[in-house]
Amino acid sequence: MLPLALSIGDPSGIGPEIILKAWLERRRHELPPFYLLGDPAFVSARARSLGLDVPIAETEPEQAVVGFATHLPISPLDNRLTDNPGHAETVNAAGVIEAVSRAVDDTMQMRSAAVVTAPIAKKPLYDAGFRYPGHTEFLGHLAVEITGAPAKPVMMLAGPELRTIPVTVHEPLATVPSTLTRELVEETARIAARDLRERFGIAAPRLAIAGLNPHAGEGGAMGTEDNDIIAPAIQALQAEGIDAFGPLPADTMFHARARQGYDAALCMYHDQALIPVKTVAFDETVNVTLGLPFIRTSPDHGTAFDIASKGIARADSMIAAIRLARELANNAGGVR
Ligand SMILES: NC(=O)C1=CN([C@@H]2O[C@H](COP(=O)(O)OP(=O)(O)OC[C@H]3O[C@@H](n4cnc5c(N)ncnc54)[C@H](O)[C@@H]3O)[C@@H](O)[C@H]2O)C=CC1
Ligand SMILES: NCC(=O)COP(=O)(O)O
Repeated sequence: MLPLALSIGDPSGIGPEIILKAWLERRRHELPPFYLLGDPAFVSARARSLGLDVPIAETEPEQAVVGFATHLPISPLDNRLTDNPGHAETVNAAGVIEAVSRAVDDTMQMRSAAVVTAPIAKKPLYDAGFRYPGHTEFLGHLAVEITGAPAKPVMMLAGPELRTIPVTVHEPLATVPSTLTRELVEETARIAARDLRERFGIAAPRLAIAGLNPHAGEGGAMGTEDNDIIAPAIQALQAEGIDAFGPLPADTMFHARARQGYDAALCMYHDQALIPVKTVAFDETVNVTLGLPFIRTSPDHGTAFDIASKGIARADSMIAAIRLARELANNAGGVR
Protein backbone atom coordinates (compact mmCIF):
# COMPACT_ATOMS: atom_id res chain seq x y z
CA MET A 1 0.00 0.00 0.00
CA LEU A 2 1.28 3.47 -0.88
CA PRO A 3 1.25 6.30 1.69
CA LEU A 4 -0.74 9.51 1.26
CA ALA A 5 1.19 12.72 0.49
CA LEU A 6 0.21 15.67 2.73
CA SER A 7 1.19 19.23 1.81
CA ILE A 8 1.89 21.51 4.77
CA GLY A 9 -0.36 24.41 3.74
CA ASP A 10 0.25 27.92 5.03
CA PRO A 11 2.79 27.62 7.88
CA SER A 12 1.23 30.62 9.62
CA GLY A 13 -2.13 28.86 9.87
CA ILE A 14 -3.43 25.75 11.62
CA GLY A 15 -2.32 23.31 8.89
CA PRO A 16 0.81 22.10 10.71
CA GLU A 17 -1.11 21.70 13.98
CA ILE A 18 -3.93 19.60 12.51
CA ILE A 19 -1.42 17.38 10.70
CA LEU A 20 0.50 16.79 13.95
CA LYS A 21 -2.77 16.10 15.76
CA ALA A 22 -3.93 13.73 12.99
CA TRP A 23 -0.69 11.74 13.40
CA LEU A 24 -1.25 11.57 17.18
CA GLU A 25 -4.79 10.29 16.50
CA ARG A 26 -3.64 7.72 13.93
CA ARG A 27 -4.49 4.65 16.02
CA ARG A 28 -7.85 5.84 17.37
CA HIS A 29 -9.05 6.71 13.85
CA GLU A 30 -7.21 3.85 12.13
CA LEU A 31 -5.55 6.32 9.78
CA PRO A 32 -3.61 5.02 6.81
CA PRO A 33 0.11 5.88 6.60
CA PHE A 34 0.93 9.36 5.33
CA TYR A 35 3.97 11.60 5.04
CA LEU A 36 4.28 15.34 5.14
CA LEU A 37 5.92 17.55 2.54
CA GLY A 38 7.35 20.19 4.84
CA ASP A 39 10.36 21.75 6.51
CA PRO A 40 11.49 19.38 9.31
CA ALA A 41 13.02 22.14 11.47
CA PHE A 42 9.84 24.21 11.22
CA VAL A 43 7.58 21.23 12.01
CA SER A 44 9.68 20.24 15.05
CA ALA A 45 9.58 23.80 16.37
CA ARG A 46 5.79 24.02 15.88
CA ALA A 47 5.25 20.65 17.64
CA ARG A 48 7.42 21.84 20.56
CA SER A 49 5.62 25.16 20.88
CA LEU A 50 2.26 23.36 20.89
CA GLY A 51 3.48 20.81 23.44
CA LEU A 52 2.70 17.94 21.05
CA ASP A 53 4.97 14.92 21.45
CA VAL A 54 5.45 13.99 17.81
CA PRO A 55 8.77 12.41 16.79
CA ILE A 56 9.61 13.24 13.20
CA ALA A 57 12.02 11.64 10.72
CA GLU A 58 13.20 12.76 7.32
CA THR A 59 11.98 10.04 5.00
CA GLU A 60 11.71 9.27 1.30
CA PRO A 61 8.08 8.61 0.28
CA GLU A 62 9.02 5.00 -0.45
CA GLN A 63 9.97 4.49 3.24
CA ALA A 64 7.06 6.37 4.79
CA VAL A 65 4.83 3.36 5.43
CA VAL A 66 7.51 1.50 7.40
CA GLY A 67 8.11 4.15 10.05
CA PHE A 68 4.63 5.71 10.25
CA ALA A 69 3.70 3.87 13.45
CA THR A 70 6.59 5.43 15.39
CA HIS A 71 7.19 8.83 13.80
CA LEU A 72 5.72 11.39 11.45
CA PRO A 73 7.60 10.92 8.16
CA ILE A 74 8.66 14.17 6.51
CA SER A 75 9.88 14.51 2.96
CA PRO A 76 11.90 17.74 3.21
CA LEU A 77 11.15 20.70 0.97
CA ASP A 78 13.97 22.55 -0.78
CA ASN A 79 12.49 25.80 0.60
CA ARG A 80 12.71 26.69 4.31
CA LEU A 81 9.61 27.97 6.13
CA THR A 82 9.38 30.93 8.50
CA ASP A 83 7.47 30.45 11.76
CA ASN A 84 5.12 33.39 12.40
CA PRO A 85 1.76 32.02 13.59
CA GLY A 86 -1.27 34.09 12.64
CA HIS A 87 0.60 36.30 10.18
CA ALA A 88 0.81 35.22 6.56
CA GLU A 89 4.33 35.56 5.17
CA THR A 90 4.83 36.08 1.44
CA VAL A 91 8.33 34.65 1.93
CA ASN A 92 6.74 31.23 2.60
CA ALA A 93 4.96 31.15 -0.77
CA ALA A 94 7.72 29.18 -2.52
CA GLY A 95 7.64 26.41 0.11
CA VAL A 96 3.82 26.31 0.19
CA ILE A 97 3.65 25.90 -3.60
CA GLU A 98 6.54 23.41 -3.65
CA ALA A 99 4.70 21.20 -1.13
CA VAL A 100 1.59 21.03 -3.32
CA SER A 101 3.56 20.44 -6.54
CA ARG A 102 5.69 17.72 -4.95
CA ALA A 103 2.63 15.96 -3.49
CA VAL A 104 1.06 15.89 -6.97
CA ASP A 105 4.27 14.74 -8.59
CA ASP A 106 4.73 11.94 -6.03
CA THR A 107 1.16 10.79 -6.64
CA MET A 108 1.44 10.88 -10.43
CA GLN A 109 4.73 8.93 -10.15
CA MET A 110 3.00 6.33 -7.93
CA ARG A 111 5.14 7.12 -4.88
CA SER A 112 1.95 8.11 -3.03
CA ALA A 113 -1.69 7.07 -3.32
CA ALA A 114 -3.33 10.49 -3.14
CA VAL A 115 -2.79 14.16 -2.31
CA VAL A 116 -4.18 15.69 0.89
CA THR A 117 -3.63 19.43 1.16
CA ALA A 118 -3.62 21.54 4.31
CA PRO A 119 -5.23 24.99 3.90
CA ILE A 120 -3.47 27.85 2.14
CA ALA A 121 -4.21 31.55 2.40
CA LYS A 122 -4.56 32.83 -1.12
CA LYS A 123 -3.56 36.49 -0.73
CA PRO A 124 0.11 35.97 0.31
CA LEU A 125 0.51 33.60 -2.64
CA TYR A 126 -0.98 36.17 -5.03
CA ASP A 127 1.41 38.77 -3.57
CA ALA A 128 4.28 36.41 -4.43
CA GLY A 129 3.07 36.08 -8.03
CA PHE A 130 0.96 32.88 -7.79
CA ARG A 131 -1.46 33.00 -10.71
CA TYR A 132 -4.13 30.53 -9.61
CA PRO A 133 -7.18 31.42 -7.49
CA GLY A 134 -6.69 28.37 -5.22
CA HIS A 135 -5.54 24.76 -5.01
CA THR A 136 -8.35 23.60 -7.28
CA GLU A 137 -7.26 25.62 -10.29
CA PHE A 138 -3.54 25.04 -9.58
CA LEU A 139 -4.09 21.28 -9.43
CA GLY A 140 -5.85 21.45 -12.80
CA HIS A 141 -2.83 23.28 -14.20
CA LEU A 142 -0.41 20.67 -12.75
CA ALA A 143 -2.49 17.84 -14.19
CA VAL A 144 -2.31 19.35 -17.68
CA GLU A 145 1.41 20.08 -17.30
CA ILE A 146 2.20 16.50 -16.24
CA THR A 147 -0.10 14.55 -18.56
CA GLY A 148 -0.41 16.89 -21.55
CA ALA A 149 -4.13 16.04 -21.59
CA PRO A 150 -6.92 18.52 -20.84
CA ALA A 151 -8.25 18.50 -17.27
CA LYS A 152 -11.16 20.39 -15.76
CA PRO A 153 -10.96 20.41 -11.95
CA VAL A 154 -14.32 20.44 -10.18
CA MET A 155 -14.62 21.34 -6.49
CA MET A 156 -16.91 19.19 -4.37
CA LEU A 157 -17.56 19.58 -0.66
CA ALA A 158 -18.48 16.16 0.72
CA GLY A 159 -20.05 15.83 4.16
CA PRO A 160 -21.85 12.94 5.86
CA GLU A 161 -25.27 14.28 4.85
CA LEU A 162 -24.65 16.60 1.93
CA ARG A 163 -22.39 16.99 -1.10
CA THR A 164 -22.27 20.32 -2.93
CA ILE A 165 -20.46 21.42 -6.08
CA PRO A 166 -19.92 25.07 -7.02
CA VAL A 167 -20.12 25.53 -10.81
CA THR A 168 -18.27 28.85 -10.60
CA VAL A 169 -15.61 28.54 -7.92
CA HIS A 170 -13.39 31.41 -6.74
CA GLU A 171 -15.42 33.95 -8.71
CA PRO A 172 -16.38 37.40 -7.39
CA LEU A 173 -20.16 37.57 -6.98
CA ALA A 174 -20.38 40.47 -9.44
CA THR A 175 -18.97 38.38 -12.30
CA VAL A 176 -20.83 35.12 -11.55
CA PRO A 177 -23.71 35.81 -14.00
CA SER A 178 -21.38 36.57 -16.91
CA THR A 179 -19.17 33.56 -16.13
CA LEU A 180 -22.08 31.15 -15.95
CA THR A 181 -22.68 29.44 -19.29
CA ARG A 182 -24.71 26.47 -20.38
CA GLU A 183 -21.45 24.70 -21.38
CA LEU A 184 -19.94 25.26 -17.91
CA VAL A 185 -23.01 23.84 -16.15
CA GLU A 186 -23.04 20.81 -18.45
CA GLU A 187 -19.30 20.14 -18.22
CA THR A 188 -19.33 20.41 -14.42
CA ALA A 189 -22.33 18.08 -14.14
CA ARG A 190 -20.80 15.51 -16.50
CA ILE A 191 -17.57 15.36 -14.48
CA ALA A 192 -19.52 15.18 -11.22
CA ALA A 193 -21.74 12.35 -12.51
CA ARG A 194 -18.74 10.40 -13.82
CA ASP A 195 -16.63 10.75 -10.67
CA LEU A 196 -19.54 10.04 -8.32
CA ARG A 197 -20.04 6.85 -10.30
CA GLU A 198 -16.43 5.80 -10.75
CA ARG A 199 -14.79 7.11 -7.57
CA PHE A 200 -17.64 7.12 -5.06
CA GLY A 201 -19.39 3.98 -6.33
CA ILE A 202 -22.82 5.63 -6.78
CA ALA A 203 -24.33 3.71 -9.71
CA ALA A 204 -26.72 6.41 -10.97
CA PRO A 205 -25.93 9.73 -9.26
CA ARG A 206 -28.85 12.12 -8.78
CA LEU A 207 -27.81 15.72 -9.34
CA ALA A 208 -29.99 18.49 -7.96
CA ILE A 209 -29.23 21.69 -9.87
CA ALA A 210 -29.77 25.01 -8.13
CA GLY A 211 -31.07 28.12 -9.83
CA LEU A 212 -29.05 31.31 -9.69
CA ASN A 213 -31.74 33.79 -8.76
CA PRO A 214 -34.40 34.00 -6.02
CA HIS A 215 -37.12 31.39 -6.64
CA ALA A 216 -35.03 30.07 -9.55
CA GLY A 217 -35.93 33.21 -11.45
CA GLU A 218 -39.71 33.20 -10.79
CA GLY A 219 -40.44 32.47 -14.43
CA GLY A 220 -38.00 35.10 -15.65
CA ALA A 221 -39.37 37.91 -13.47
CA MET A 222 -36.40 37.71 -11.05
CA GLY A 223 -33.59 36.97 -13.44
CA THR A 224 -33.14 35.20 -16.75
CA GLU A 225 -30.17 32.84 -16.21
CA ASP A 226 -32.34 30.09 -14.71
CA ASN A 227 -34.49 29.77 -17.84
CA ASP A 228 -31.90 30.73 -20.45
CA ILE A 229 -28.77 28.90 -19.19
CA ILE A 230 -29.50 26.39 -16.43
CA ALA A 231 -32.76 24.84 -17.71
CA PRO A 232 -31.39 24.07 -21.22
CA ALA A 233 -28.24 22.59 -19.63
CA ILE A 234 -30.40 20.28 -17.53
CA GLN A 235 -32.38 19.19 -20.60
CA ALA A 236 -29.14 18.35 -22.42
CA LEU A 237 -27.84 16.37 -19.43
CA GLN A 238 -31.12 14.45 -19.16
CA ALA A 239 -30.93 13.63 -22.87
CA GLU A 240 -27.50 12.05 -22.18
CA GLY A 241 -29.02 9.88 -19.46
CA ILE A 242 -27.73 11.88 -16.48
CA ASP A 243 -30.23 12.09 -13.63
CA ALA A 244 -30.13 15.88 -13.30
CA PHE A 245 -33.12 17.97 -12.24
CA GLY A 246 -33.92 21.62 -11.53
CA PRO A 247 -33.32 24.50 -11.61
CA LEU A 248 -34.40 24.43 -7.98
CA PRO A 249 -34.93 27.46 -5.73
CA ALA A 250 -31.74 27.34 -3.67
CA ASP A 251 -33.40 28.39 -0.42
CA THR A 252 -35.44 25.20 -0.13
CA MET A 253 -33.13 22.52 -1.53
CA PHE A 254 -30.82 21.96 1.45
CA HIS A 255 -33.16 21.13 4.34
CA ALA A 256 -33.01 17.61 5.73
CA ARG A 257 -35.95 16.17 3.76
CA ALA A 258 -34.87 17.75 0.49
CA ARG A 259 -31.36 16.32 0.90
CA GLN A 260 -32.78 12.79 0.71
CA GLY A 261 -33.63 13.37 -2.94
CA TYR A 262 -30.14 13.74 -4.41
CA ASP A 263 -26.52 12.60 -4.17
CA ALA A 264 -24.99 15.99 -4.90
CA ALA A 265 -26.22 19.55 -5.37
CA LEU A 266 -24.74 21.62 -8.18
CA CYS A 267 -24.68 25.23 -7.08
CA MET A 268 -24.04 28.27 -9.20
CA TYR A 269 -21.50 30.09 -7.02
CA HIS A 270 -19.08 29.50 -4.15
CA ASP A 271 -21.18 30.51 -1.16
CA GLN A 272 -24.38 28.91 -2.47
CA ALA A 273 -22.47 25.62 -2.27
CA LEU A 274 -20.28 26.12 0.78
CA ILE A 275 -22.65 27.78 3.25
CA PRO A 276 -25.10 24.84 3.48
CA VAL A 277 -22.46 22.11 3.70
CA LYS A 278 -20.35 23.93 6.31
CA THR A 279 -23.48 24.78 8.30
CA VAL A 280 -24.63 21.17 8.37
CA ALA A 281 -21.24 19.60 9.22
CA PHE A 282 -18.29 22.00 9.50
CA ASP A 283 -16.05 19.53 11.34
CA GLU A 284 -16.68 16.49 9.15
CA THR A 285 -16.84 17.90 5.64
CA VAL A 286 -14.05 17.35 3.11
CA ASN A 287 -13.11 19.31 0.01
CA VAL A 288 -12.50 16.88 -2.87
CA THR A 289 -11.31 17.83 -6.34
CA LEU A 290 -13.07 15.87 -9.09
CA GLY A 291 -11.97 15.72 -12.73
CA LEU A 292 -8.25 15.17 -12.07
CA PRO A 293 -6.06 12.19 -12.97
CA PHE A 294 -5.21 11.86 -9.26
CA ILE A 295 -7.10 11.99 -5.98
CA ARG A 296 -7.00 15.17 -3.90
CA THR A 297 -8.81 15.89 -0.65
CA SER A 298 -8.52 18.69 1.90
CA PRO A 299 -10.27 19.85 5.07
CA ASP A 300 -13.26 22.11 4.33
CA HIS A 301 -11.93 24.95 6.47
CA GLY A 302 -9.23 27.54 5.91
CA THR A 303 -6.04 28.63 7.64
CA ALA A 304 -7.82 29.95 10.76
CA PHE A 305 -5.10 32.52 11.50
CA ASP A 306 -7.13 33.71 14.51
CA ILE A 307 -6.36 30.49 16.40
CA ALA A 308 -3.00 29.54 14.84
CA SER A 309 -0.61 27.94 17.33
CA LYS A 310 -3.06 28.27 20.23
CA GLY A 311 -3.48 24.50 20.45
CA ILE A 312 -7.27 24.61 19.99
CA ALA A 313 -7.57 23.75 16.28
CA ARG A 314 -9.73 20.67 15.66
CA ALA A 315 -8.25 18.02 13.40
CA ASP A 316 -11.60 16.36 12.57
CA SER A 317 -11.91 17.67 9.02
CA MET A 318 -8.25 16.85 8.26
CA ILE A 319 -8.81 13.34 9.64
CA ALA A 320 -11.93 13.00 7.48
CA ALA A 321 -9.89 14.20 4.46
CA ILE A 322 -7.19 11.58 5.12
CA ARG A 323 -9.74 8.81 5.51
CA LEU A 324 -11.65 9.82 2.37
CA ALA A 325 -8.43 10.03 0.32
CA ARG A 326 -7.59 6.45 1.35
CA GLU A 327 -11.12 5.25 0.56
CA LEU A 328 -11.07 6.86 -2.89
CA ALA A 329 -7.61 5.42 -3.59
CA ASN A 330 -8.91 1.96 -2.60
CA ASN A 331 -11.89 2.46 -4.94
CA ALA A 332 -9.48 3.27 -7.77
CA GLY A 333 -9.07 -0.43 -8.41
CA GLY A 334 -6.48 -1.26 -5.78
CA VAL A 335 -3.66 0.08 -7.98
CA ARG A 336 -2.63 2.41 -5.23
N1 LIG B 1 -8.48 24.51 1.20
C1 LIG B 1 -7.96 25.70 1.45
O1 LIG B 1 -6.80 25.91 1.21
C2 LIG B 1 -8.82 26.79 2.04
C3 LIG B 1 -8.22 27.99 2.34
N2 LIG B 1 -8.97 29.01 2.85
C4 LIG B 1 -8.23 30.25 3.17
O2 LIG B 1 -8.21 30.39 4.59
C5 LIG B 1 -8.12 31.77 4.92
C6 LIG B 1 -9.03 32.07 6.10
O3 LIG B 1 -10.37 31.82 5.71
P1 LIG B 1 -11.65 32.03 6.63
O4 LIG B 1 -12.75 32.44 5.74
O5 LIG B 1 -11.31 32.89 7.78
O6 LIG B 1 -12.06 30.60 7.11
P2 LIG B 1 -11.43 29.61 8.18
O7 LIG B 1 -12.05 28.30 7.91
O8 LIG B 1 -9.96 29.69 8.17
O9 LIG B 1 -11.92 30.15 9.61
C7 LIG B 1 -13.29 30.42 9.89
C8 LIG B 1 -13.56 30.28 11.40
O10 LIG B 1 -13.57 28.92 11.75
C9 LIG B 1 -12.58 28.61 12.73
N3 LIG B 1 -11.95 27.34 12.35
C10 LIG B 1 -11.58 26.97 11.09
N4 LIG B 1 -11.02 25.77 11.13
C11 LIG B 1 -11.04 25.35 12.40
C12 LIG B 1 -10.58 24.16 13.06
N5 LIG B 1 -10.01 23.14 12.39
N6 LIG B 1 -10.72 24.06 14.39
C13 LIG B 1 -11.31 25.07 15.09
N7 LIG B 1 -11.76 26.22 14.52
C14 LIG B 1 -11.63 26.35 13.18
C15 LIG B 1 -11.59 29.76 12.68
O11 LIG B 1 -10.91 29.91 13.89
C16 LIG B 1 -12.47 30.93 12.27
O12 LIG B 1 -13.07 31.46 13.42
C17 LIG B 1 -8.44 32.55 3.65
O13 LIG B 1 -7.26 33.16 3.23
C18 LIG B 1 -8.87 31.50 2.65
O14 LIG B 1 -8.37 31.76 1.36
C19 LIG B 1 -10.31 28.90 3.11
C20 LIG B 1 -10.94 27.71 2.84
C21 LIG B 1 -10.23 26.56 2.30
N1 LIG C 1 -13.52 27.96 0.27
C1 LIG C 1 -12.92 26.83 -0.32
C2 LIG C 1 -11.59 27.12 -0.75
O1 LIG C 1 -11.18 28.26 -0.87
C3 LIG C 1 -10.73 25.98 -1.06
O2 LIG C 1 -10.17 26.19 -2.27
P1 LIG C 1 -8.96 25.32 -2.81
O3 LIG C 1 -7.73 25.98 -2.30
O4 LIG C 1 -9.16 23.94 -2.32
O5 LIG C 1 -9.13 25.46 -4.27
